[in-house]
Amino acid sequence: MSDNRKGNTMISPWDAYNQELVFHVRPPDWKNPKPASRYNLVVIGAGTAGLVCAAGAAGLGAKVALVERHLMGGDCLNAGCVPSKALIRAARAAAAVRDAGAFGVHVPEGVSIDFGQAMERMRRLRASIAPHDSVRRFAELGIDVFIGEGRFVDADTLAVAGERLAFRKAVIATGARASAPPIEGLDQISYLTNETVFSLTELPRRLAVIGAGPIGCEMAQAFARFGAEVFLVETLHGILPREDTDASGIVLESMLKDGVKLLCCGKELKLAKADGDKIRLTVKSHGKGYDEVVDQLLVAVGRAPNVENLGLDAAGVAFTQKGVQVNDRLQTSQPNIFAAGDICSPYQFTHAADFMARIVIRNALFFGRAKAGALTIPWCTYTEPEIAHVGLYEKQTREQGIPVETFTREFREVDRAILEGRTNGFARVHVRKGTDKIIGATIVASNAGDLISEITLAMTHKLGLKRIADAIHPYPTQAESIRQLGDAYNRTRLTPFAKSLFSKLMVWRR
Ligand SMILES: Cc1cc2nc3c(=O)[nH]c(=O)nc-3n(C[C@H](O)[C@H](O)[C@H](O)COP(=O)(O)OP(=O)(O)OC[C@H]3O[C@@H](n4cnc5c(N)ncnc54)[C@H](O)[C@@H]3O)c2cc1C
Ligand SMILES: NC(=O)c1ccc[n+]([C@@H]2O[C@H](COP(=O)([O-])OP(=O)(O)OC[C@H]3O[C@@H](n4cnc5c(N)ncnc54)[C@H](O)[C@@H]3O)[C@@H](O)[C@H]2O)c1
Repeated sequence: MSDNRKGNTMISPWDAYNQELVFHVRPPDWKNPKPASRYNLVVIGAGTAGLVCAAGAAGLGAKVALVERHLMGGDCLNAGCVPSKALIRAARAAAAVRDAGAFGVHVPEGVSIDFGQAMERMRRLRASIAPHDSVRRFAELGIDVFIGEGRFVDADTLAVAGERLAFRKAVIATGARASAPPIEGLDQISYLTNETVFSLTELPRRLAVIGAGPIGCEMAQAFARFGAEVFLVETLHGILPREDTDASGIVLESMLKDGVKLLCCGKELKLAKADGDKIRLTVKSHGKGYDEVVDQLLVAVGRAPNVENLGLDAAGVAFTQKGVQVNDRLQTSQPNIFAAGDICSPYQFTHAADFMARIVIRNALFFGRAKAGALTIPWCTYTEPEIAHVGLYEKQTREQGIPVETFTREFREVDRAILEGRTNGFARVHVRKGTDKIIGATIVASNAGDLISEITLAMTHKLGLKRIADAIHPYPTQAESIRQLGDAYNRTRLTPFAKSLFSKLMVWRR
């Protein structure tokens, strides 16, 4: 881990909750087992991809070794999904109190937000989830757990902590870390990444966030809701550049309301040390120059794959700066070595790592022919409102020459959303023109991450919009919007000829 970052490590502060976390994911008294003569599967990296591979393979009777150099659970548990979502929940509570007046709930003056307590809650919850990914749990599953850095000696052997593990098959699941962009002055200052931001115990009064992707947006909004003055710097226009622009526009509006100052189309970004351990940030955004001194800076401009010191050359595994190269069966250039998760995928999500791992188990241990390309992978950014997406964006359908028809249901037309005061959002589905086959969907709603699963299920099992229209959804729910998209599709099937025929039939039957 680089020293050039504020805070110590992701396991600071050393309080009872972080001690409990470490007790589970890197027990200080752990003794590596004596290696078996040969393993069916050696797994390098105990993040989501590695844990799922190891547990799945061991459950099927394979002799498995799992090698982790830092903390079991990887990014998701320790420095990703889990701590970020705990923090976002606390920030939502703060915003709910702020907005309570709109519901006739008058909160007395003098309400304060205890950031330290919100972080402590996060550490407590993270520690409570940790047993699931713990060294002991995996050892009890019959897996040989090795704490240490794994390095290939050749295509059949991995070295770890002074031992050699001989294997028939191996899977590289070493994940990714925050990348450090070539920003002038970045190497001169201390800055936060996802590995250190969750170690904060005091709210920075002024925070700069570089990068308006999922990490930048989720954290910028949460910290603004806690009361920090947040500057969000982005090279491109707007936020979440991959998303449907109508969708990201709604989230941006909400973030601006929370007080986030967006400096997009950022140019000539420079960083320097300022007095009192602070950071000076200068940038041009939309032609205007900004010169701000901030207490902390969070860098969130994408991920760099953990390919270093792995002995990939010795094993004959091809890789680039984007990660380990795999075919659709997740096999590397060395046929008995596979890869799964962030190390080899553009879909850097926990659930994607999980399902890639399942593919590896089938293909590595059972001569399976499962393909990663066949997965339908949804994703969600947990801002308020959330943006969830599955399948193709409209822009991609144009690029690929797929003719589509788009149906959108605005939440201002959905009773439950009106009653909840959550009308800023929509559910949008693209179907292949002339059919009800769903090609892609975007949902913007407070609970979009939950709502998208209905569309994912439909796409996975090839159920069209017409079938969704046939399913009764409880009233009043926001999920009704998805059924209403089905109704909208059905209305397009009623041609003027069919309509006039029905009218005549009705007149005759009166
Ligand atoms: C702030 C943040 C928030 C996120 N939020 C979400 C979210 O809400 N939902 C979502 O789906 N995804 C989210 N993600 C992404 C998600 O965390 C990753 O996609 C997921 O953790 C990838 O799992 P993995 O197993 O591929 O890699 P990792 O979790 O990175 O695990 C890799 C493991 O390999 C170990 N390792 C590396 N090299 C070696 C070696 N040589 N020897 C031994 N061990 C090694 C590492 O120490 C690490 O434990 C978030 C990420 C971040 C940073
Ligand atoms: N809710 C979720 O599922 C979730 C949450 C957080 C992270 N993640 C995963 O982690 C990955 C990494 O997230 P991320 O937000 O770090 O990366 P990202 O690549 O998704 O976004 C980075 C952003 O930084 C901008 N950028 C790049 N260089 C810049 C520079 N020099 N100055 C200013 N802006 C710059 C890019 O234009 C982009 O908008 C995501 O792609 C996602 O797969 C998922």
